Amino acid sequence: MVIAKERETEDVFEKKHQTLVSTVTQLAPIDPFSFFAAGAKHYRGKRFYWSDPGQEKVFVGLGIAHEIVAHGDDRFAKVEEERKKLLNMIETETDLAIQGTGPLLFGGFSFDSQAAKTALWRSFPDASFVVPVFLLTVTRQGCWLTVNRLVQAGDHSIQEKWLEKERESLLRNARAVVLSDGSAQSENVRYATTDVEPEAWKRAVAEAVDQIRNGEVDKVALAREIRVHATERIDVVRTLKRLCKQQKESYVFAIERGTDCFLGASPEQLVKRDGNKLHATCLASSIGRGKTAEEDERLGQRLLSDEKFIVEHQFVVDMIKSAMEAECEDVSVPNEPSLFKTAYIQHLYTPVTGTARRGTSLLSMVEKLHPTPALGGYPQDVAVRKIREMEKLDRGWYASPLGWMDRHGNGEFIGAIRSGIVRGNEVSLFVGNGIVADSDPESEYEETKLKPKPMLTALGGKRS
Ligand SMILES: C=C(O[C@@H]1C=C(C(=O)O)C=C[C@H]1O)C(=O)O
Repeated sequence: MVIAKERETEDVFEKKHQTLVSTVTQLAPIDPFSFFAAGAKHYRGKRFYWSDPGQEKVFVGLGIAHEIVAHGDDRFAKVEEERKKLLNMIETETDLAIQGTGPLLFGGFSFDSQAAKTALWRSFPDASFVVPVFLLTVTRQGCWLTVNRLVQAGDHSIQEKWLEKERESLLRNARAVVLSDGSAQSENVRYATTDVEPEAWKRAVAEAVDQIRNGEVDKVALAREIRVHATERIDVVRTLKRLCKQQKESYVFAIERGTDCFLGASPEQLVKRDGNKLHATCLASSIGRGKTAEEDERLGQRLLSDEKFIVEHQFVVDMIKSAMEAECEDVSVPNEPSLFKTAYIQHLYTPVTGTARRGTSLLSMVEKLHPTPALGGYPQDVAVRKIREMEKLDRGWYASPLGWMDRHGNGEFIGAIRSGIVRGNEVSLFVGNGIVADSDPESEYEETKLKPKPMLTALGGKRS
């Protein structure tokens, strides 16, 4: 049978009487968006999408074979503990060299487990990771489908038969789905956007500036919400498709929980682990793109030379560098930032690399780095407390670590910015800015207006 021929590996995890069996098969190329769409029938609320810049790795997950949920301040440690338990249950393993296949965990954390929670984020706990039932992995090398199943001792055959049928039907449906390129659709959709309490946000910025000048804190990133109301249900697949097309330098993601979907296109890598190599990114200070090449160049030069922008960026570099030095050998950081240009915004950018010491895991690095001064502030603990006090907002998973981990400890996390939570016809978008001693509330407000552009453009339709 074709499937038997395609089958390349079978990993088995034993859990008491349960076993997590993970089967990886290579497929003819398949469109990830069509696969995501084909999953709507049986897996709505349990789907995810991830692609990195340049589409080096694209993942689509459907269903939940295994879930790790954690609450409270020690959520990072709890997830790591559960992840290790899962790994220890490996009974047999035929190693497959393709990274990003097999029993991958995908999920994320909330920004601050101690912050007051609202109904907006009710479906997103402080930490949630899943091993999907079906994982589509698309890389430059090809296309793979992993099927993960938790089996009770003795009931292999029934589940396997069902899964085989389900797998065939998903692939058939995915190949039959013809999605438009997303550019011409939904032109009839109209949407209204509301800035939620902009004056209160500017007052919070002024208050933060006072506290910074008093020496209570050095930098605080303050966020605000923009509410979008559309005349019809937000089409997640088309929005994702457009984000990928329009935000090529960003990580595009969507994660469904219940009836809600958190999605966005974030340029902000938090940390990536590949073997024992760690890569982190400092991205902070923002300015728009020019309409002409000359204007774009002028704006970029201003970003590179303005004292406020440099100071704001340097907090991020200093913190990430020292966090990496605490866990890695051979930490390397360029002396000066360069420009990172996305479709509507340019940022100051400094990459940091290092070699992980023994005992340093991807999650221990995520915990150490989150939140960086780009998304939280400096010093870390004081800034998080200030955000809790000053922001009239439930950040939920906005600006939080979101990403994937494989069974070898490789993986990648981003800071989930340029994002929003979709609930039917409504989207709550979040935008933030780093506030320093020289910040001016009005210009910070103007700067934040650049940040919802990727999401608003991807939603399509017309603003009313
Ligand atoms: C907080 C956001 O962006 C962050 C803040 C930036 C800034 O203050 O200039 C720039 C990039 C991001 O690190 C956001 O987009 O919501």
